[in-house]
Amino acid sequence: MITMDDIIRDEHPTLRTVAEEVSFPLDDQFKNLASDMIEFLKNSQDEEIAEKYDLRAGVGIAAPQLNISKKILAVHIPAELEGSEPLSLVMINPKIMSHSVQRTALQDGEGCLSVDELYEGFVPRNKRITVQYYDLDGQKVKKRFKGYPAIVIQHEIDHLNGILFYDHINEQDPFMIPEDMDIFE
Ligand SMILES: Cc1nc(NNC(=O)[C@H](CC2CCCC2)CN(O)CO)c(F)c(N2CCN3CCOC[C@@H]3C2)n1
Ligand code: NI
Repeated sequence: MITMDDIIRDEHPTLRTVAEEVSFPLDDQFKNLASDMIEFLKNSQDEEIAEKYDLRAGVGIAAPQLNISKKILAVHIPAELEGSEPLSLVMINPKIMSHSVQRTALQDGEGCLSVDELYEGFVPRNKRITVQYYDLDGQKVKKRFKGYPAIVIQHEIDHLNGILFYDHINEQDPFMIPEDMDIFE
């Protein structure tokens, strides 16, 4: 199982590297990695397991955080958060094809399992995104996301491009709210 010891931290060069596309047919090592990533997120959200293995809670994780520089990410958002149904998926070679002009930011800012320091401030994200990606069977998927899931997915896709959340925080005024941005409560 994945634990915090497997997660590399800021300053590790892999976190600032553009990850490689994955080729199909997907070999077993990546299928196993994908299920390990989802399992980690579920474990991290289970109070007992998280306590037992000292896991920081997460709703998303990207392969580069495990020092695997490949374009693979996993998201596992429980129902109560995402608003309606839970969202649990693995994206391979994801690409944001289009996005809204309107932006949004989480009211409490963002954190990252690979960043131990706290960086306060709003992280502007596109409010709506259309993502093209491949699923574990190699099927091409094109899906629209908005609000909370869209924020999580953008945080993870950033990791595949060597970008960390605090790169987006306005240094002059971390809590500034540009005209085209609202706050996601
Ligand atoms: C918002 C939030 N971020 C948590 N952690 N950070 C992460 O997930 C990082 C990725 C998120 C940071 C902002 C957007 C994406 C991990 N990242 O570094 C991966 O690249 C949480 F844990 C969390 N929740 C709410 C849901 N709750 C359900 C019950 O269990 C506890 C859980 C706590 N919400
Ligand atoms: Ni992160």
